[in-house]
Amino acid sequence: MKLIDTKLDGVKILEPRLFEDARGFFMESWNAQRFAALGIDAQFVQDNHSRSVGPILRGLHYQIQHSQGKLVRCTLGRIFDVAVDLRRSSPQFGQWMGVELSAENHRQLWVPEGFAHGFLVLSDLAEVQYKCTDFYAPEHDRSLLWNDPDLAIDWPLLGRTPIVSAKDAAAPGFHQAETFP
Ligand SMILES: Cc1cn([C@H]2C[C@H](O)[C@@H](COP(=O)(O)OP(=O)(O)O[C@H]3O[C@H](C)C(=O)[C@H](O)[C@H]3O)O2)c(=O)[nH]c1=O
Repeated sequence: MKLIDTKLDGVKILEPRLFEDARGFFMESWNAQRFAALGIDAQFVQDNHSRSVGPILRGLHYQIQHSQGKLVRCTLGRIFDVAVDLRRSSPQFGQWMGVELSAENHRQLWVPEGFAHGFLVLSDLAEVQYKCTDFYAPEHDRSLLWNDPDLAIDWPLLGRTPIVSAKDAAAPGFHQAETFP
């Protein structure tokens, strides 16, 4: 398992060890001991799986209470996965990072509590699985506008207009959104 730092403190890219043979491959997608040894001491309580068809953009989402740490991977297709630091106490408050996760690169993104998360599908079809450190709490679910000019996230749109949910299209911008202490 290789750990790659990102420009956001705490947000990590993980490259699991792949065991390839004539049958295909095997990899451990999560191992508490190995991840703890890498400094990721997360207790996951919920596993999510979403499938997206077309240039879908899901997010940016977070829970203002019961904030969820997320370990994200793409098991079909390709996505551009994004995290935004929403912790007012952080020197990187309001900063974002993005990385391509795909079924080909097997990369994972660890997004700690206190961050908004979202992704843009880069392939015709994508399936994303992610473990969460707290349960879904709809009353605490919050959105952040994916194309807020103050965030200025450089989504690889390649001229396409992403398809977003009505909830995401109506999300508040960074300066209107609820944030963490
Ligand atoms: C997140 C979630 C949703 N739902 C139900 C609620 C809705 O009826 C339906 C679709 O929910 P939503 O439109 O919020 O799904 P996404 O747009 O994929 O939301 C996710 O998008 C970004 C990428 C995230 O990081 C979050 O985990 C999550 O908010 O699933 C549940 O039952 N449990 C859940 O944990």
